[in-house]
Formats: sequence, C-alpha cells, structure tokens
Amino acid sequence: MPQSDSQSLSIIQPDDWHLHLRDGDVLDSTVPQAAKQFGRAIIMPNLRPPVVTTKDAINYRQRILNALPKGAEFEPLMTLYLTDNTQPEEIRHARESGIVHGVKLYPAGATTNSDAGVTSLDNCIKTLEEMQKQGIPLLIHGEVTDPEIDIFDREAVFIDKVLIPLRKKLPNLKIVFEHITTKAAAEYVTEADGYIGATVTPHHLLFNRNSLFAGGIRPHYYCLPILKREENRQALIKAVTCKNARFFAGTDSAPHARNTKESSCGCAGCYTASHAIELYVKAFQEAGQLDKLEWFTSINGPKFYNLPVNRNKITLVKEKWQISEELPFGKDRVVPLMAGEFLDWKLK
Ligand SMILES: NC(=O)N[C@@H](CC(=O)O)C(=O)O
Ligand SMILES: [Zn+2]
Ligand SMILES: [Zn+2]
Repeated sequence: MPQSDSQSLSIIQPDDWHLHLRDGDVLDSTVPQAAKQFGRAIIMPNLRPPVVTTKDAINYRQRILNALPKGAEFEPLMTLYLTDNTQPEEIRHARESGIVHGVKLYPAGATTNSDAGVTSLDNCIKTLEEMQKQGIPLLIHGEVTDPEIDIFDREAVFIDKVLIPLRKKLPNLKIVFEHITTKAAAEYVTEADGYIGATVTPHHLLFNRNSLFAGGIRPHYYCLPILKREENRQALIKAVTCKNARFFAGTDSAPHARNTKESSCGCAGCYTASHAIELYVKAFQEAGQLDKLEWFTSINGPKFYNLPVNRNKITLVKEKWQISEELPFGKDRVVPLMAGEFLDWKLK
C-alpha cells in the first residue's frame, strides 16, 4: 500500500513499460535520466537501422548498460522490431535469450522511424503464431496509416480494422496496446476478452489537443498518437485510476534534438523520462486519486509481463520545483515536456 501524508508519498519503485532511449552518444544522457526514475524499462527498438534480431538486441542492451552511471540499478527490457521478414525462428532465439520481452508492431509509416514496419499483418502470421506459442507479447503502435483517415480517428479505426480481426485469429496472443489516447481504446481494453494490456503516457493524462495550440503552435506537445479531445483524456484518467490491472505506465518518452522539433516539419515525440513520475503524480493528484498511483506505476506492469514487482520504494516530497528549459542530448539539447513550468511534487 502506498504510504502518504500531505507532505510525502512512498510507493514501490515504478517501471516504464514504453521508453525510447535512442542510440550513440545520446545514451550518456538518456540512460542516466531514465535510471533515476525507473527500475526497469521496456526499450523501444525503432533505431536507425531498427533492432530486428536478438543479436541486435543483445548488442543494444550492452550499449545501454555501458551508459549507466556507476552504482545505478536499471534493467533494460529489450524488444524486437517486427518487419514483414521477421521469421518464426527469430522468435525462438528471442525467447531463448531471456532478454527480449516483447516484439513491436509499427504499421509502416505510422510514426517516427517506422518505414521498416509491417505493411500487412498477413505477411507476419507465422511469426505471430510463434509469439503466441512462446508467450512473447506483441506491443502495438495502434494507428492506421491510411492518409484518408483523419489523424484524430486513426487509433479508433485501428481497433476495428486491425486489432479486433487480429485477436480473432490469434486469441491467445498477449498484446499491449501502447500509448492509448482515446475513450474507444480505454473501453476496448477494459471490456475485451483475453490477455490484453495498455500503456498510458503522462502527457495523454495531463493534456488535451488544445495544448498543441495554446497561444501558438507548440511543437513540444506534438507526439503520435496526437493529443485528443478532453473527453478522451478523461476516459484515460478513469481507466488508470480504477486499479484495473490491464493499465500500466509507459511514458513513451521520445527525445528529439531541439532543432528537429522546432522546425517547419517537426518530429513527433515528447521528452518526459527526466520527470515522468512527477508528471504521473500530478495527473493522479489532480484527479484526486493519488492512492491508486502505485497500481498503475509499479504493480500492474510487472504482473502483465510475468516479472516480479520491484522490492525497493521511492519517496516523493511536496516541494515546488522548476522543470529545466532544456537538457543535454549528446551534442544537442532536448526540451522536456512542460519546460520551465513548475511541479508540486519532487522525487527524492
Ligand atoms: N510517440 C512519438 O511521437 N514518437 C516516437 C515513436 C512512437 O512511439 O510512436 C519516437 O520514436 O519518436
Ligand atoms: Zn508509437
Ligand atoms: Zn513510443
């Protein structure tokens, strides 16, 4: 049980079930920042080139571990990037390795670095069957890519056009519907039969689509799936605050160098890994549901992934502090979500 009084809050160490760390020299900043907040994280494979084999994942994992500060405890849980050519044999290698915890489906063209993604799930059916057999979850960026479909509807259409038919074909495949943003997705995950979970980001709990245009265009609030209407945000709050074990924290912290976001064609992704727990606390506190936070951040995720719940605890204190205007990102800088604004709770 979380322990709280009005000035401090102790919860089981949270994990991040959806995180982008990128690669190369930026690992020296992204890894320590994530490790300060989280015990473990599911590491997204959308590098250039993507992490497609178990061997790639083993090497990437080592680069992440090399960037960890001395004494820091952080376990990267690796994933593979599903392509039209991923073979069932690769799934067996992944299972044997013990370090791969999921396989990620990016519909080709849906989001950042998704051009190597899947063009049609029919190409992958044998591989998905093997995942079902091995109990390896399929992690889904759930948006259709048809440019005719309105960007605000792409997630809801994905449920009907792709997710429901897929789950009919493979009813025992474990699925994580990643970074859900709509009432439709929250309700689907709540009501569906079988083994399904969903991650929810701090930004989709805190903001609606007005934040994209508050006084002018706000590139640091642009991510995919895009922020939605207020009624959707409220449905997400309801889903994460009712102790339903299917919903767990996944920041989708997705850093891009400042100049690539503040651009005539800016990249999608919000950087939150440096203050994600504080952002989740803000969302739960504003909803008057702080006592439900620990289920979402620290208990439901490990249960879904068949991993032990962390044994250590973290403490947050009520202390006003200012989010940095920018943070190091290799040779560049990254602008965190809510840069320059104040938060009421701080991780000790
Ligand atoms: N969420 C985003 O807007 N961007 C992510 C990709 C993703 O998770 O879809 C990224 O890698 O930048
Ligand atoms: Zn995504
Ligand atoms: Zn992501």
